[in-house]
Amino acid sequence: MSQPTIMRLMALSINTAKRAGSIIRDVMQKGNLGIVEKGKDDLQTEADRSAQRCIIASLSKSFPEIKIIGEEGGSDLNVNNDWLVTKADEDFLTNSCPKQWRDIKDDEFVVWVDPLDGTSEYTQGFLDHVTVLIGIAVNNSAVGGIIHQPYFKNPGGELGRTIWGLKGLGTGGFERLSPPKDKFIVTTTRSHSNAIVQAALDALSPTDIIKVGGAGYKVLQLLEGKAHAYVFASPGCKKWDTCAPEAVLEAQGGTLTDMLGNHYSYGSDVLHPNAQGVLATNGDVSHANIISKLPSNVLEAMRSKC
Ligand SMILES: Nc1ncnc2c1ncn2[C@@H]1O[C@H](COP(=O)(O)O)[C@@H](O)[C@H]1OP(=O)(O)O
Ligand SMILES: [Mg+2]
Ligand SMILES: [Mg+2]
Ligand SMILES: [Mg+2]
Repeated sequence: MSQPTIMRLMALSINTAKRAGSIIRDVMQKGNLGIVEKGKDDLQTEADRSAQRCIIASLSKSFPEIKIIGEEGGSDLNVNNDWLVTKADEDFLTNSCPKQWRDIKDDEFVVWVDPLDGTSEYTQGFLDHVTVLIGIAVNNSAVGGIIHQPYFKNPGGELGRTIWGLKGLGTGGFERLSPPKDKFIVTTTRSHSNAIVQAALDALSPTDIIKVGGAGYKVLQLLEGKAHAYVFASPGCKKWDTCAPEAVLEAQGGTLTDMLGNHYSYGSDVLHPNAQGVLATNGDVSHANIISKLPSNVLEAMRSKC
C-alpha cells in the first residue's frame, strides 16, 4: 500500500531539494548570478529564481491540491523535464509514518519553500552557509522539514547533504552532537544586525558568539552541537526561513519560537514576516531562562511589531 501523503511529500522534497542544490551550484559555476535588489539588504539571484521554479514545479505536479508558498513569489512553472523531480527518496519511504500524520487531508498542509537561504552569503562566497529549505506545516504548525546544504563536503569529496526531520519520527542525514557543557555559545546573523539584535546578545553574556548566514545554517549549528542557541531579535526572517528549521530542530528535541517564546503559525493566510524575531535552543539550555534575561527595550521592540 502507498505511504500517507506526508511521507510521500517528505520523500519527494528530499530529492527536489537535492536537485535545487545542484542548480544553485551550476549558477555559481557559470558565474553570472543575475543579482536583483528586492529591498534593503535583500538580494535575489538567478539561483534563487531557478531553484524555486524547480521545487515548486516538482512538488505541485505530484501534489496539485497542496498549497505551496515560495520566497520568490509566483514563478513560471513551465520547466524543463530536467528540472522536474518525480522520484521520491526510497530510503525515507522505508520509515513508518507516525500515527498522528496518517490521515491528513491535502487542504490541511502548507509547504513553505526557501529555495536558497543565505543569499547574501552566496553572493559573497560564504558557500557553506547556503541551504535549501522545504518546510511542511500541518494545521498551522511546522511538523516536517528538509535542510539541504549544497556545498557540504562529504568525506569522499562529493558535494551536498540533505538533513530531514519529522515530528514523531525523528531526524536523519547528519550526526547529532551536543555542544560543550562548560560554554554558552550563541549563533546569530552576520549580515542583518542592528542595535536591538546586539542588545539581546549582550544581555545573554554568551561565552562565544558565532556570526553566520541563513536560518537553515544556524539551526544546523544547534543540531550539530556547535551552538546552544540561535538568537535574532529582528523582524527580518520570514515563514519560509523558519518552517523547515523549526520542524527539524523540534523533531530532535529543540525549540524554535519568536523572541517572546511563542510558536509562529504557518497557515496559508499568515503574514510572511516573523515580526517578533527568532529564538531557537538545542534542548540542552532553557528557552524560558534566555527569555527571562532579555532587557525591556528588546522585549518592547519585539512586542511593538505584533
Ligand atoms: N532584513 C532582511 N531582509 C531580507 N531577508 C532577511 C533579512 N533578515 C533575514 N533575512 C532572511 O533570513 C535569513 C537569516 O538571516 P541572517 O542570515 O541575517 O541571520 C537570511 O538568509 C534571509 O533569507 P534569504 O537569504 O533566504 O533571503
Ligand atoms: Mg531572500
Ligand atoms: Mg531565507
Ligand atoms: Mg531565500
